[in-house]
Amino acid sequence: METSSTSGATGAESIVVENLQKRYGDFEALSGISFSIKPGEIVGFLGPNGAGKTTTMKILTCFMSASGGSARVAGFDVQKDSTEVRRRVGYLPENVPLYDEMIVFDYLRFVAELRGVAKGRREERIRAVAELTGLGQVMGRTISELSKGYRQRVGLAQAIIHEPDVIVLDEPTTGLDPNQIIEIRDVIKTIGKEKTIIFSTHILQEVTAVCDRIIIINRGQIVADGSLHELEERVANAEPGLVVRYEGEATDALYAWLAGLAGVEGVAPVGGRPGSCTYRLKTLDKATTRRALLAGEPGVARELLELREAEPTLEAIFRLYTGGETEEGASLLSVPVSASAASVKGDEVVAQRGEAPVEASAENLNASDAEVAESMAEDAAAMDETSEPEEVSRG
Ligand SMILES: Nc1ncnc2c1ncn2[C@@H]1O[C@H](COP(=O)(O)OP(=O)(O)OP(=O)(O)O)[C@@H](O)[C@H]1O
Repeated sequence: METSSTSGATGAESIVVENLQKRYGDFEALSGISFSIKPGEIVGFLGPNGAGKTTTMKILTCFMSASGGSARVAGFDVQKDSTEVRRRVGYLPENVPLYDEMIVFDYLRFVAELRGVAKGRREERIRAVAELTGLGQVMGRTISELSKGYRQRVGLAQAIIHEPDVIVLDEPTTGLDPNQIIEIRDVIKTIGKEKTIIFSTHILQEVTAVCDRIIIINRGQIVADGSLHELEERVANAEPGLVVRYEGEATDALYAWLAGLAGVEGVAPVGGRPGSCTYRLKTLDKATTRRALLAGEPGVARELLELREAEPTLEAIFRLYTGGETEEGASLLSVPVSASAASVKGDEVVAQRGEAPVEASAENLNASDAEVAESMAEDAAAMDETSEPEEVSRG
């Protein structure tokens, strides 16, 4: 597979989006967005429900045409050179289009052929992606038997089997349990060591776990674009504060005392551990507030267990850039995932290859996968005529 550097690439960027627009009838889903992504970057495309993430990704992967503007992926225009783009892009759609009755190995071989992997390299590529995505144990299993986490791994495997330069992942961890989320994130980080990745999420923690950079989209417009550090700094400047933790339970007296301290403009309880209470203080004059805190006051002051600068939260970043608004008032639910959570054990049963093969066909896919199946068929038609045909789906 060629890389962008040997292709028709016209610049150093992996993705260049300029004034991209999309209308669904009268509704403007993308209002002229622009951004670019360099080779090797892992970019989180963050936004609430209905922000325009999937629409953007479908355009970047040639599943949908834009209403205006342009997008280049790996040096090729998505509109004019869609065949070239498809060769160089790997896509994990929101609903992974898997042939449920196929065996994992056969499915990957089928996709490898569709994506133009030379016959002599297919087994090697299947082995490589199986190792990378941790599919080794389930290669002989029927896809319908797989857990959601393993289905997602198969989805990732099919997205990278043809060694694309650019990988587009649409909400890759949605619907997974916390352990599966950690595992998929690890796979994404591993893939991202060599490839350019853009992935969408509405889970704020996701971006800190995986990304170099965040692009925030809201109501079809890019509202922020920068490294996590840059965005955090902007929030810290916009919402400066201190965090204090006292021994004992929260009381109205303590709250009132904190609210009245010099420099304090707001007080918010932020939970705490048993036997202590924690508050976030908004203050424009941290030095003055810090002195007042340390001076204490008879009657309300208790043992100060902790005093530190308030870290900007991702929620605050989002609030700052979107005004906290989401289409339909949907909240940005964050799913905190403990890095120490135990990892999921691999599926214990390892079926043998050679089970009844299932022919890959559009009928084997569910309705929501139809457009992807259609595109795969187009891929198949566009396959290099010189590549040797091979029967697919043999066990
Ligand atoms: N085929 C369509 N016809 C009409 N409107 C559409 C269509 N697809 C998407 N939309 C609308 O376009 C807007 C952007 O949708 P999109 O799926 O791109 O958002 P998203 O950011 O991916 O949201 P989510 O996080 O919920 O997947 C939404 O208001 C959506 O309702």
